[in-house]
Parts: sequence; C-alpha cells; structure tokens
Amino acid sequence: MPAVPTRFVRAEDFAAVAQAVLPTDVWDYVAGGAGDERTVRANEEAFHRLTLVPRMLIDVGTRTLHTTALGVPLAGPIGVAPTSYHTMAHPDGELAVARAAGAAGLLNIVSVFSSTTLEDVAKAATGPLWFQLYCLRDRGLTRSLIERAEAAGYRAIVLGVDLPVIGYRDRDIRNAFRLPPGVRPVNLPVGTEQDPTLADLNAVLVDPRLTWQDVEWIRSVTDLPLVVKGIVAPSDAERAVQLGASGVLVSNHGGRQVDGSVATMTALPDVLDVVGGSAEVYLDGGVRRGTDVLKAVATGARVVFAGRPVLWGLAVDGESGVRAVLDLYLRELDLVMATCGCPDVASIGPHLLRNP
Ligand SMILES: Cc1cc2nc3c(=O)[nH]c(=O)nc-3n(C[C@H](O)[C@H](O)[C@H](O)COP(=O)(O)O)c2cc1C
Ligand SMILES: CCCCC(=O)C(=O)O
Repeated sequence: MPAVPTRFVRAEDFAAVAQAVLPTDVWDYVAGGAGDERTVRANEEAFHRLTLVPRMLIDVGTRTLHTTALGVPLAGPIGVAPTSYHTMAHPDGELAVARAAGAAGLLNIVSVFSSTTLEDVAKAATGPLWFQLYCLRDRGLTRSLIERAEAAGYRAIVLGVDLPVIGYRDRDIRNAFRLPPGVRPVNLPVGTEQDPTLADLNAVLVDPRLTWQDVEWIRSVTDLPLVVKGIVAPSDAERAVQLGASGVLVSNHGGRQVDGSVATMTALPDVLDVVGGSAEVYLDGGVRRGTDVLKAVATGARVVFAGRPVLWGLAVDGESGVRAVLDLYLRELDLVMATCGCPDVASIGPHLLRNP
C-alpha cells in the first residue's frame, strides 16, 4: 500500500480541504442531513460507544483483508456507497471514483443519479460495480435502466427504498439548492433547460407510491441479485428477504432523510437477528475509521460503505484523492485487525466487542 501523505492521516482530514474547495451550497448538500442533523451525528456516535476487547498472542504475521459480497471477490470489507452527481465535486466525477475503487479492488455502488452515464462509468471501471436504482414514476424507464445496468456488466441492483421524497434538509432549503451548471442526471431523459431545485427535480422523477409489490416487480424483471438499501427495521429486512432480496443494506441515508432515525450501528444487530442467516447484511452511515469497519464486521456486517468521505477525497484530488481515502480505510483496518488478533476477515467476530 502507498505511504499515507502526512497531511491526510484520517479520512476526516479530507473534509476540511473539501469544504475549502467546494462552493458553499455543494458542501452543504454533501455534508448536511435532515433537520438538526442529529442522525448524522448519531451514526458516528454509535460507533464511538462500542468498545473493543483486542486479543493477544495470535499469529498475525500474515494478514489478508479479502472478502466477498454476493460471490464477488473484494480486497476488503469496505466499499463506496452510492452518491449522486459526482461532477459537482470534481470534473472527473464518477469516472475518478470508479478508477480509484477498481485500483483498490473495492466494490463501488453507482447511483442512478450519476452525472456520468452508467455505461461510461462501467467502461472506466476496473473493479466490480453494483447499480443503485430509485424506482421512477415511469416504470418503462425504470426497467430500461435495469436492462442497461445488466448490459453494462453491473453485478447487482441496489434498490433505494428510503427516498420517496427528499427529506427536510435545512441547509438545502436555505440555499434553494440547485444542480450546478453542466451537472445533470444524464442516465435520465431530463432536459437541460430546466433549473428546478434538487428536491423538485427529484419529485418529478422518483415514485413516492412505491410499495412491496414494486419490490416484487423489480425482483421479477432481472436475474441480477437484488439488494434493498435504506432499511433499519428488522421487519422490513425480513420482508425484503422474503421477496427475494439477496442482501439488505442497513442505512438511514447518512441521516439525510429522517432526523431522529435510529443510528445504523444501533439497528444492525436487530436486523442481523432476523435475516443474518438468510441474506448478506451491509451497513453504511458514519463509517470513518478502520475501527468502525472492524466494529461493524464484528457485529456481523458483510461489507460496510462510505458515502461522504469518498466525496471529500474526490473534491480534494479527483481519482488520487478517492484512492487515498480508500487506502486509509484499508491501512487502518489492516493495523486494527493485527492489533486485535485477526489475521483475516473471518476471524473478526463478536468476541471483539465489549457489549455486542
Ligand atoms: C451527497 C450525497 C448524495 C447521496 N446520493 C445518494 C444516491 O443517489 N442514492 C443513494 O442510494 N444514496 C445516496 N446517498 C446516501 C449514501 O448512499 C449513504 O447512505 C450515506 O452517505 C452513508 O453515510 P456516510 O455519508 O455517513 O458515509 C447520498 C449521500 C450523500 C452524502
Ligand atoms: C437528488 C437525488 C437524491 C440523491 C440522494 O439520495 C441524496 O441527496 O441523499
């Protein structure tokens, strides 16, 4: 692994520089959450509350971080959460993120609201991609997106179910946040002449009437594995798996939808109790350190994903900034595994948690 530039010794060191280089309204869109942003903070605090009980005198001379997700080999149990409109943060946008994730050997979930077409992202990618879909009002368009993702080589559909409408985001409301010039949802047939707020643009496209029947429909129109993203209730996870989901991504959208929503690390054990035996369970929200990855994996998450930190790296230095952020997670995880007595991912378990 490349040496860590001393200016950036933790993922959050990228945040301050990203804030300095991004326009204020774009920074607010990335950093912000719903309401008072209590859940944004709660996601991180839930990690801080968990304490570790490292184990000694285990041979950690040879270590590997390798794992798999739905059969896809990965260099580590950390991946890129889907986030919208990467060219807001850097002109290379989604291409830079795909190249960095591929070079690191990590899973990259590409948002349907990408500012580069899903085909161009797939061409640039050297690692595995999953496609994150919101079910659109136009079901024909929704289906064609799934077919395009299949044709382009994406390996799973990640259905976002937590955004029937965009949450009440104080910062974006204050800023009347609109997409910057030249940044468009290019996967979708949306004109370039309109200039609505992001929330209005979203309301035109995304279907707020979505129910479990639609999950069944999406399941039926593709042979790709289905992951349902945006679940925190165990009963929702159970229903998703009953309807054929291969994976559940425990997420509260980084605290951007429901302020006061349970932290994802608080919700994870209950979700695992219900579906952990029959589906892969992933998590995002507040993962900032290698120790956070270790805690989530020790609890039972297969892979965890980072949202904002990837955008910080992208804003700071394009592909190499994203690569640096991803390498920090891997480097920190490698060292915390070694110091906790874990030579591989399979040996990370609940025995490492003080109060699992
Ligand atoms: C700027 C931004 C845009 C996002 N866009 C999407 C999106 O298009 N689709 C989606 O499923 N989730 C989206 N999310 C949510 C992330 O996938 C993820 O759930 C969240 O960012 C994880 O929390 P973290 O930022 O604390 O790591 C977005 C998050 C941010 C910060
Ligand atoms: C604008 C489309 C939704 C992007 C999103 O999921 C978010 O801003 O959290």
